[in-house]
Amino acid sequence: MSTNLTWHQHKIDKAARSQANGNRPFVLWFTGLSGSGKSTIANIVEQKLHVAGKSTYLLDGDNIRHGLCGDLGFSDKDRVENIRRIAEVSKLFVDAGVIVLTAFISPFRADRNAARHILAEGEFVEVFVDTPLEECEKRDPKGLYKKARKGDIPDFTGIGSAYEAPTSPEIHLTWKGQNEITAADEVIAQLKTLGYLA
Ligand SMILES: Nc1ncnc2c1ncn2[C@@H]1O[C@H](COP(=O)(O)OS(=O)(=O)O)[C@@H](OP(=O)(O)O)[C@H]1O
Ligand SMILES: Nc1ncnc2c1ncn2[C@@H]1O[C@H](COP(=O)(O)OP(=O)(O)O)[C@@H](O)[C@H]1O
Repeated sequence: MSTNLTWHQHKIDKAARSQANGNRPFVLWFTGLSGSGKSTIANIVEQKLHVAGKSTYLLDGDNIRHGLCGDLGFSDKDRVENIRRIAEVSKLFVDAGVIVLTAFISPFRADRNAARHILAEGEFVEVFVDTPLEECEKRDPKGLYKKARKGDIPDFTGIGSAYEAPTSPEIHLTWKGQNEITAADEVIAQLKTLGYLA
C-alpha cells in the first residue's frame, strides 16, 4: 500500500487530449471463452476505427501476458490481478484520449464490474462474444481445448475453471454462424446506436 502521495493535476487534461485526437475515448471490453473470437473481432473493429481516423489501442490477452502480466498464471487470484492491471492501463489510455479495445477472457463478473468502476461513467462498453463452448472447442485455434480435455491444463476456462457470462453487456454478439466481419460490423453499428460513434 503506497502512502504520503499527492495527485498532480496537469494543465493538459483528458478533455484537451480527446479534442486534439478527435475522439470520444472509451474502452471496448471484449469478454468470452477462449476461441470465441475476441481477438479476431477486436482486430477488425480496430481496423475500422483506424480507417475512420480514430486513435486506438488494442490490449490483447496473450500479448499482455508476455510483458506487463508475465508474472501471472491462471489461478483465480492471478486472473483477478490480471484484469485489475488491464483496467488500470485502459484508464491511462482513455486519459490519453484513445479508444481502447481489450480482448481478455475476463471470466469473473465481479472483476469485470470492478474494471467498469475503475473507468468513469460511460467509458466502459462491455462486448460479450457469446460463442458456445462446443463451437469454441471445434475451432480450437491453439489446440488448448484438446490439451485441457486430456487433463494437461486443469484450470482451463470453460473446462476446469468457470466462465461467468455477462448479464447486461452493452453489446451482445450471439454467434449464430455469422462470420467475424459481420460480427465486427455489428459492434460498429451498436457503438453508433449507443452514441459512442457519430
Ligand atoms: N488455463 C487457461 N485458461 C484460459 N486460457 C488460457 C489458460 N492457459 C493459457 N491460456 C491462454 O491464455 C489466454 C487467456 O488469457 P487472459 O489474460 O485473457 O485470461 S484471463 O482473462 O486472465 O482469464 C487464452 O487466450 P484466448 O484464447 O485468446 O482467450 C489462452 O490462449
Ligand atoms: N464468427 C467468428 N468470429 C470470430 N472468429 C471466428 C468466427 N468464425 C470463425 N472464427 C475463427 O475462430 C478463431 C477465434 O480465435 P480468437 O479470435 O483468437 O479467439 P479469442 O481471442 O476469443 O481466443 C479464429 O481462428 C477465427 O478465424
